[in-house]
Amino acid sequence: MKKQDMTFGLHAVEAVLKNSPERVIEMWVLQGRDDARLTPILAMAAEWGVSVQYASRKALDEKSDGGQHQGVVAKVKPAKILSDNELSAMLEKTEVPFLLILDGVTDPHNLGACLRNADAAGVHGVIVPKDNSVGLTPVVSKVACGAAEVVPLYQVTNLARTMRSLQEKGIWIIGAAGEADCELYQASLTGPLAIAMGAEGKGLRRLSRESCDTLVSIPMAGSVSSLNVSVATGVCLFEAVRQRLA
Ligand SMILES: C[S@@+](CC[C@H](N)C(=O)[O-])C[C@H]1O[C@@H](n2cnc3c(N)ncnc32)[C@H](O)[C@@H]1O
Repeated sequence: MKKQDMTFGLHAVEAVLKNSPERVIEMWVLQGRDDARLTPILAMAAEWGVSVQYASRKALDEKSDGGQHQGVVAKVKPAKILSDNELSAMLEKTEVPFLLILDGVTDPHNLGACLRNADAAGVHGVIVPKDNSVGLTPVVSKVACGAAEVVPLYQVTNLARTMRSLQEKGIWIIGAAGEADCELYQASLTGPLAIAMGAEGKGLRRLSRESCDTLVSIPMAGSVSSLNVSVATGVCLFEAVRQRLA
């Protein structure tokens, strides 16, 4: 079976059991591990009739491909990745959309951290282009600490076209770019909003950048020129949260 079908780590396995138990096929727990943190996970597994086997650390290391499994690994059906149509359906029933666009993030640690930020900030969905982006891999799931199971991820075929259609629906698109003259803290981030972040190396692609209504920068006080994309995502999302709650 593909490694993509393994989820590991306490938060990730707990989240999949809580939010989509039907995806869990079977589970392995570290031999001799019997502690309070595991109790609710085993209880949920029992409730959903998931078979749990005890396994050695070596076996778990292999099943998780050397990932930080914390003594628990689950074989799962792949998470549902949503498409353009499902994005339109979600937007129709969302009064004031708050979205995150990731333009070609390829590092699973970054996507996982962005999903975790997105969940914490209460975004309604994360939009990524179908090509040149990392999918929902086990590492994404582990780093997201459960957020990969609950934050809707929309993979769209043509990001620039999707951005145009968001604008037609009255959603303002703010792009984060280090060289922008307008600082994040000067921008208005209330109302229907999508925040677009660029990829690790290249930043926002030209078409995506041109599809934004405004570009904003996070002021950098030191000598480095940019932040890691997941850190920048957190900064932008939580400035929006601050303004939206004020
Ligand atoms: C590692 S940066 C990419 C750096 C790339 N060399 C560039 O020119 O954009 C990844 C993404 O994080 C966001 N980002 C990082 N630092 C930022 C800053 N100071 N202001 C605004 N966005 C930033 C941007 O969306 C950027 O595309």
